[in-house]
Amino acid sequence: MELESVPGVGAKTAEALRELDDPERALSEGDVAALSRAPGISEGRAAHIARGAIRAEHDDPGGFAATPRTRELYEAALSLLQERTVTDYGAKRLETLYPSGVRSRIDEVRAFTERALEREPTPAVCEALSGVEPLVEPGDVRVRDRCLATGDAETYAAAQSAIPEVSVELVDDARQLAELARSYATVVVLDEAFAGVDVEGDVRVEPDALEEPASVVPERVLTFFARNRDAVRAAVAVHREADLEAPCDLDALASALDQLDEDGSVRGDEELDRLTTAVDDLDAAVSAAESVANDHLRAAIEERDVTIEGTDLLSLVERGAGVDSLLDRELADEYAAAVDRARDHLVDALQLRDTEAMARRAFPDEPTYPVEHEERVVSRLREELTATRDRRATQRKRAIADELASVRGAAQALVDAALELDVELAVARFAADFEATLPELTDEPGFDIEGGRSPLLDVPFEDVEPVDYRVDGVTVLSGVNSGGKTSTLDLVALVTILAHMGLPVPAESARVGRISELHYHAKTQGTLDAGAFETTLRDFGELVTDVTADRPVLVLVDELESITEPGAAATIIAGILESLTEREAAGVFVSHLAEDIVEAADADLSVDGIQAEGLVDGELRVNRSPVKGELARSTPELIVEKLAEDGDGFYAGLLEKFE
Ligand SMILES: Nc1ncnc2c1ncn2[C@@H]1O[C@H](COP(=O)(O)OP(=O)(O)OP(=O)(O)O)[C@@H](O)[C@H]1O
Repeated sequence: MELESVPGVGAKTAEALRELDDPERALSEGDVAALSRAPGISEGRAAHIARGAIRAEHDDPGGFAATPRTRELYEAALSLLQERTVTDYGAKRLETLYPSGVRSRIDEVRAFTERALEREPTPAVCEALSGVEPLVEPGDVRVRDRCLATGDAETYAAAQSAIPEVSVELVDDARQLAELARSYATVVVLDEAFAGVDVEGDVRVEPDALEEPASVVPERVLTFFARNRDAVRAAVAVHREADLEAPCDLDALASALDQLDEDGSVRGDEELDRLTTAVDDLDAAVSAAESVANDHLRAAIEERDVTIEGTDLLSLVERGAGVDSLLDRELADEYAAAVDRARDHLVDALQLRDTEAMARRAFPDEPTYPVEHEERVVSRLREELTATRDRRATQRKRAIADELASVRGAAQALVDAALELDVELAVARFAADFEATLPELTDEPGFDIEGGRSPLLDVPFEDVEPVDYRVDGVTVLSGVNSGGKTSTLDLVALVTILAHMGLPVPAESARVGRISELHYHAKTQGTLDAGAFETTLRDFGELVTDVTADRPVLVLVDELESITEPGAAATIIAGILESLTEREAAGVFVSHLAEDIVEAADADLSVDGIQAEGLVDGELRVNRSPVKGELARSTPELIVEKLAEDGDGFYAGLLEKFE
């Protein structure tokens, strides 16, 4: 599929879409999630583009929603579905569903709907879905302690585009390489030619590095997963709760994710935690160890009576020897015990292993009081521990990055499937909430709705009375005031729109004749001036003459008489109805002038009626299902009838005039 041939895709959008792995597939499948991964394409825009692509794919000329009222009802239907999604993505994705007159498109969505109707939207799945969102590509990863080096201009350019996270440097010889090794902790050389060159520092010759970017920058995949960790976890939960088939081992993915912190660092590794704590607590542990030794030594000294020969004392004083010598001579064992305690404390507190011997040297054998650590040894210990910690972190990062890099595609598929499930569940919930069923879509004009209940009425859905209504050609719908004529047109329009979207309709059962356009004209408020009236008449003129067998339409019109005076209106409506009948179109014209219209028409017109079954406590009791071929009696007539029943001759006479 040529990208620019899709309606709504210009040169700039096409360029953005080319950044995707397989833009043609994303377009032809209407994959909003994939399309919105293109730079600068929002989900709303992606839905618009997908709609264009779907239309192109199915040769759909569009134009189904031919009037503002039809578009309003499409939007109302869409909102009912969108309210039932959990994710924003799901709501946008639903916008790719639109009413179409092309059977292949309708059938495609019907297949999706059939799948959707088997789904069960349990609270646990919905809860898990609330954490799912499309994965984002962290574009800002920068790694400064590593660089790539090459002597070849082409490799240089390839490296820059393959691994943009690190600097790429041009090197001609070993001297330049050595310079780089002094500036960076690690230099990855891309040219085989440098193999064997002896340079101090962490210099690796890896000619294949560009093929495995994760080995050079494990941060790439780690940041990706860290940034998207919650969404992937939620997608894992969705798969578990909904029992979806997973593209990878969910437990392995979950445990790899558990090892990542939000910032992409490694967690949950005991050895790394031990080393990190040792570095952090080193100073505190050293001074605590000193205190342990000194407390012990002080207590030992306090308990001891030191006896010293006079000559010895003299000799010590003459030599200028301090108390240390006395300590050495008289309290050597106590000192050794105190230092041992300090050493043990340090090793235990920091849980040292490889560096234990070094740590023990932090407290000297030569007696001093107070006992003091050797700063030089502690510094070396710090360096050693820090280096071991960093090595361990890098090693763990690499290992987790390797593990995650291999499931990156699967994670994407996992999230996409979860988001797609949200769309299916919205349809399932819509069907459950409104007791909707998939309609039969035929090539006969008209419709046959049984037990239709409009979710758009101003009464709670459970109070909506079911309506049965069948129309095969063109008919006038009469009815008592507030009997539900407009509501019936709304129901017919909604059912027709949903059926052409490939979705279930709120009815026990329904047959809908496939059409290319739905013309629903709502009631206009007040009489139109001459200009507006002429425009309306022209619209109907065009509509009537454009109807052909290969472009079938359904026309729904609510009280066209409101646009002009009653006499003229009846004549005009009669003329439109006759023309539509001749062209075998289907239509329902709601009117209070049914009798006048029939009279004005040359052909036989059918009239249906929403009948009042009587007055109960001054309130009309209405049969909401139009009765075929019966003109509805008016409300005034019913009231006169009621008064006549009460026995007054005047009303009986009046009633006769109605008949
Ligand atoms: N199927 C139904 N179930 C329950 N209530 C309904 C149903 N249809 C209509 N109603 C109620 O009747 C009210 C009037 O309906 P509607 O406006 O469709 O009547 P109408 O015949 O077009 O009125 P008008 O004579 O003013 O043109 C609605 O607002 C709704 O409250």
